[in-house]
Parts: sequence; structure tokens; C-alpha cells
Amino acid sequence: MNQSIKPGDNPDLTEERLSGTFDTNSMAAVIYGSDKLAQRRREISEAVSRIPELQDSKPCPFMTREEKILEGSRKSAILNRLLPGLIDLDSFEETVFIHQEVIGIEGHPLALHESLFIPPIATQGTDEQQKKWLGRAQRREIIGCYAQTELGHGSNLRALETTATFDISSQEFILNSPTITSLKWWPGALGKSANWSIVIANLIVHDKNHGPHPFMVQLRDEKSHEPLPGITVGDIGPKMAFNGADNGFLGFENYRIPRENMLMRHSKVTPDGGYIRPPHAKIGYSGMVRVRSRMAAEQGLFLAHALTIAVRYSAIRRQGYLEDRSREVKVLDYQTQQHRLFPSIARAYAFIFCGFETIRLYDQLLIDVQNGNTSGMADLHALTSGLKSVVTHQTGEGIEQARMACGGHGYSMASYISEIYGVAIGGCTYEGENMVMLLQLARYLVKSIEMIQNGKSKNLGPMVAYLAANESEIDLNLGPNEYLKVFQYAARSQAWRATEKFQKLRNSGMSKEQAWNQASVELTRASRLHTRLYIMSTFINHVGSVVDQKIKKVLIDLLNVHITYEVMDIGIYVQGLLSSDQMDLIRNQLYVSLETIRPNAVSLVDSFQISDMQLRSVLGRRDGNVYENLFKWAKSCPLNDKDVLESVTKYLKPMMDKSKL
Ligand SMILES: CCCCC/C=C\C/C=C\C/C=C\CCC(=O)SCCNC(=O)CCNC(=O)[C@H](O)C(C)(C)COP(=O)(O)OP(=O)(O)OC[C@H]1O[C@@H](n2cnc3c(N)ncnc32)[C@H](O)[C@@H]1OP(=O)(O)O
Ligand SMILES: Cc1cc2nc3c(=O)[nH]c(=O)nc-3n(C[C@H](O)[C@H](O)[C@H](O)COP(=O)(O)OP(=O)(O)OC[C@H]3O[C@@H](n4cnc5c(N)ncnc54)[C@H](O)[C@@H]3O)c2cc1C
Repeated sequence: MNQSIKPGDNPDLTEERLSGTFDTNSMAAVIYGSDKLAQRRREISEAVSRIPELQDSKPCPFMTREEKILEGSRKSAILNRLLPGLIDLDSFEETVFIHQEVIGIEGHPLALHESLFIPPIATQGTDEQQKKWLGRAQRREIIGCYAQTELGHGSNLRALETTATFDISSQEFILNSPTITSLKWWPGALGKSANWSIVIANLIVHDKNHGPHPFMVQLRDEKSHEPLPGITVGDIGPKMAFNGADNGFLGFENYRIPRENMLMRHSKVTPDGGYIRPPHAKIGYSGMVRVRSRMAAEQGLFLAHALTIAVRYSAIRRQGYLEDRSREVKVLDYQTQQHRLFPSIARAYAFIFCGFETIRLYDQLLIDVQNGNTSGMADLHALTSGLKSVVTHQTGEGIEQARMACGGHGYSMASYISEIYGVAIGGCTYEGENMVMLLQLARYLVKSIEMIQNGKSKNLGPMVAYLAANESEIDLNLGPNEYLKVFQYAARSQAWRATEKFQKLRNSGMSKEQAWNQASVELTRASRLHTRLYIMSTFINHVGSVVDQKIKKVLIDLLNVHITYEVMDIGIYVQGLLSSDQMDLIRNQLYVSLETIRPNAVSLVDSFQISDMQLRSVLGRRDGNVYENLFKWAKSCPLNDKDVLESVTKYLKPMMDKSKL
């Protein structure tokens, strides 16, 4: 049964919920990985809803930027006091969840503290460094951020300009921002809130540059919160979204920190100026891999937010007629609306399933690396680079479709979809610009193909083994595994096409860099197809492992939407494999699968169990009572506090009076 049904709900939504064929709590358990985790989310939402001081003081769209930051800080401080009674403090998931529930998605002063400040200390700090800072950070005696990107440099880490020069005589590093382009630019919470930061700077010892390394740097006085001498710091101004966060700039002028402030678990500088290399050259990048490994699930949930709004609204919005001329139909009954929304529901599920898988892979890698085994780093770097790029891009597309699916009201901030969109698409840029990350994966694919060309196919990892296969015919009787083969064909032929283009250019005498650039559009296409194949195969495996038969049935229906939509979407890459009859068959299977999933559409989005507080959308309310609440929302807009505004008395009225003469 659908657990969202309550008395007083919009009857159209109740009708949808009654038509669902499965238990939404059981589905939530599959989405979040276990009954216990799903249950914890419900318990935390429930507990938060009973605490008046944690409620929004007014709707976010009516707040100025300063009010958003104030509200985020107010709630962060209250939460810090209440957290021990509300969540398991050791659980990163519960910590992130409660902040999102209480403060929302627009950012807050501690948004980066948990995800980018604490993890590098915990994984790259020595035992003594952890003892010194981890407890303080966890208790939030200090607030931190992660300062890597500079005004002139983001994607290309090797070009960072900030320097940390070791001074043997004082046993200190001297930090400097030598140029305007070397100012740190973008770090979340840096602008006004953080008093400490992980700073990525070029390590210079005895005039030798050892490249970017992480340093623990105090920025502001712990009593007055004033910037310390030698530090220039401030907010970079309003952004497209995420304005509850104070992204900042930061400059150093001969700013000294003790030698012990370089995070030295892996690379070390000894008191006499010796440099000890890390076990893997890119180990300092592992904080980025950690965040990327979490982005698929995070983004899947952003998409889930937008779909919860659009699908619920589509079930109460009536417009136009089908057969019965006496009553307008729910817009959800239109095939175009279903085609706009249902493949995105499938993607949201697929992204979340993949996301929990990559989080698990990262956690395993972390254990391996702590035990000295870095062999899995390249694989996970390639996988998460592709995944963050494809998932953020498709999430943005899906959210925008959800907005349009809500017609005019989707454009109002009352839907909240534009904010969700603005926050989500930030992910196309942060943690590695998407094209740059696709090209990282492409390096891995090209290397894999070169292994095959050199007769070393047996050394290929399981994720790229398909590159060596030779599929040229597909059975017309298409099931999920045949669709997978179709996708493998597309990904394989594009990877070979791109690699051969690169190799041909090389053989023509072009430099490696120029040849790479000339082949790069084809290379990014190969990376996208490889990643979409991974998403599909993870989805298939995940559905295969579900035990509850009612849940499995609806997930198979959803999987059918996914595989048929995805294959239609890449039609151009499978022209050599599938006949036009086969393409027609797939197209028709897609339309059938849209109809099949239709009765479960509302229950599928209800299963994400995103509370009204977290959703912050008038259109997406659980109870479906949209119109009366839209009217209330509009009336509460500050512009309506007065009937006659100063804009009228001061300018428009005199203009009209003058025109009358
Ligand atoms: C649930 C609610 C949450 C709400 C969240 C909402 C909003 C979030 C809000 C805010 C955003 C949060 C965080 C954002 C934080 C940031 O953005 S931090 C800054 C991130 N910056 C980047 O990601 C920069 C991207 N650039 C790079 O990573 C590197 O420059 C590069 C592109 C990878 C190239 O590096 P470089 O040192 O030049 O590499 P080089 O060319 O020398 O060698 C490449 C080889 O190295 C391998 N490699 C690269 N990285 C790794 C790695 N991490 N692990 C393993 N290996 C790696 C690569 O594969 C190459 O190997 P080859 O064998 O040579 O091919
Ligand atoms: C919301 C948000 C939060 C952020 N938070 C943080 C933070 O907390 N800490 C932090 O340090 N940073 C943060 N950043 C910065 C972010 O990590 C960088 O903006 C990102 O890594 C991209 O770098 P860039 O801005 O230099 O883009 P650029 O590299 O300048 O990209 C511009 C264009 O150039 C292209 N391009 C660049 N290099 C190549 C190449 N080699 N091949 C082909 N094309 C290329 C890109 O594809 C893109 O189209 C944040 C950014 C945002 C938007």
C-alpha cells in the first residue's frame, strides 16, 4: 500500500495512491539500501517536524541572501545542540540528511564542513593531526572549508599558483598568493563563516616545486572571527542558486603556518627539508574522488525532488479532454507527459542505485589505500569521473523537463523547481568540469583498447571487458540482457572509433596533445556511452537482487522504461546493429512500458519519501491541495504587504498624472 494516504488529501492524488500495486515503505527500503536506513529518515523527519525552532521562518524564495545565510546559521547552531538526540553522530548520511531536511538545498555555513573539510583530515592527516583537529571539527568548535580552485585555475590543478614554501630556519610554511589569478575563488563557506580551511598549495622545498598538497590553515581569529594578518578573505557575491552558502575568495601574503600543518599521512616534509613521496602520485586528489563517488546518489535525489513535485502535480492538474468531455483529464494521462517524466523517474532510481554502489566502492578503496594498496585508484577515478558527468547532465535535463511539465506554475518559485535546478546543475561544474572529467575517463578507455590491440585483453578489468567482445547480431526477442548487449555494441564501437581517430592523427605526425584535442568530441561521446552502459547494468543487477516480488515487479516495469528509452535515445550509435523493424519494436515497447508504469507513477515518487519540509514546494505538497495553498503563498509575498507601493507613489502615479494633463 501507499503509506502517504491521509484524510483531507486531494481526492485525485488519493485515487493515484490507491492504484499503486506495492508498499511504498518497502520500496523506500530498496531505494535507501535497507529498511533501517529508510526508517531512520522517516524518524528524523518526524522528530524535526515536532521542533518549532527548526521550522522555516518564512518561505526561502521570499528571503534575501543575507536572510538565507542568517537562517542557515541559526538552524545550524540549534541543530548542533540537538543533534545528539536526533541522529547517529557517526553517520555521515544522517548528518547530511538532517541538514537538508531542516535547512534545505540552498546551502549553509556547514555545507562543506562535513563533506570536504573533515574527510581530508580523517584520511590524509597523521594520527597526531587527527587527534589535534578532528575532534574539534566534529564538535564544530571550528568551521572549515576546502580551498583549491583559484580565480584563474580550476580544472588544471597543475597550474595552481598558491605556494607553500618551507622555511627550515623557522620550521614553517610560508603561504603566498603571488598574482590576482592565484586568489582562491569559489570555496563554499569560505566567504564569511569558516575560520579554518584545507588549502591546496604547491609545496616548495629547497626551491623545488612538488606540486599541489593539502595544508590545514587557520584563516580567522577564533575569538573575534576577524581575518588573521596576512589573510584577505570575503564572499564572491550572488550565484545562480545555492545562495544560502557564502562561497568565498582568499589571498595569502607571507602567511606562516607550522610544518605540522601540512597533512602528512601520505606525503611528508621532514624537519631537515627532506620530501617523502606518497605511495600514489594522485593520492592527494582522493578527497575529490570521495565527493564524486557520492554525487550520483545526491543528484539522483535532486532529480527525485523535481519528479516528486511534477508527478504529484500532474495527478491533480486537469487540462483538456480525452474521451470523456464532461471532465478534464489529469495531465498525467497524456502520453507526452508520461514520456517527459517516466524515463526520468527510472533514471533517478538508476542514479541512486549506482550512487550507493560507488559510495561502497570508495569506502572499500579507502580501506585498501590505508593498507598500502593503491591499485584500485585509477579504476574508481575513471568510473566516478564519467558518472558525475553523465548523472549531473541528465539530472539537469530531467529537472528542466519536470519544470516544463508543470506548465506556468512550474516557472513560479512556488514550485521550487528552479532552485533545485540551479543547485543540481552546479554539479556539472564543481568537483571537476564535466567535459574535463569525461576526458579523464576517455584516457582510461583508450588505454584499455590499446591493451586489446597489444594482445593483453585478459588484463582488462570487468568494467571494460566488453570492449574486447565482438557482438554483431541481436536476437529480436529483446529482454534486459539483450538491451545491455545493444548498449555494449554502441559503447564499444564508439570507444574504438574515438581511439582509432586519435591514433590515426598521431600516426599522421600530430603531437599527442593536438591529436587528443582533435579527437576529443568523439572521446567524450565514448565516455558517455560507457557510463550509461554502467548505469544500465547496475540497474539491471540491482533489480535482479530484489527479493520482495511486488517490488521486483514494479522495478522490472521501471527498468523496461529505462532500457527502451535509453536505447531509443542512442539510436544513431546502433544503426549498424539494429534493423528499422527492431527499432520500431523497441519504440513500441517503450510506449507500452509507459502505460504499464502509469498506475504506479505517484507511488514511485512517494517512495522517495521526501517530506514537505524538505521539498519546500507548494506544487509538490504530499496532500495535493495545491490551489488554495498557491493563493495563500502569493498573498504572503512581501510585495503584498501593502496595496500601494512606493514604486507607484514615487514614479508611476506622477507619470500617469502628468500624462493626463
Ligand atoms: C546530499 C546533499 C548534498 C548537497 C550538495 C549540494 C551542493 C554542493 C555544493 C557545493 C559543491 C561541493 C563541492 C565542490 C568542491 C569542489 O569543487 S573542490 C574543487 C574540485 N576541482 C576539481 O575537481 C578539479 C578537476 N581537476 C582534476 O581533478 C585534475 O586537474 C585532473 C583533470 C584529474 C588532471 O590532473 P593532473 O594532476 O594534471 O593529472 P595528469 O595529467 O598529470 O595525470 C593524469 C593521470 O592521473 C590520473 N588521475 C588523475 N586524478 C586521479 C585520481 N583522483 N585518482 C587516480 N588517478 C588519477 C589520471 O587517470 C591520469 O592517469 P594516466 O594513467 O596518465 O592516464
Ligand atoms: C557551486 C560551486 C561550488 C564550488 N565549490 C568549491 C569549493 O568548495 N572549493 C573549491 O576549491 N572549488 C569549488 N568550486 C570550483 C569548481 O571546482 C571549479 O569551478 C571547477 O573545478 C571547474 O573549474 P573552472 O571553473 O576553472 O572551469 P574551467 O576549467 O575554466 O572551464 C571552462 C571551460 O573550459 C573547458 N576546459 C577546461 N580545461 C579543459 C581541457 N583540458 N580540455 C577540454 N576542455 C577544457 C571546460 O570544459 C569548460 O567548458 C565550486 C564551483 C561551483 C560552481
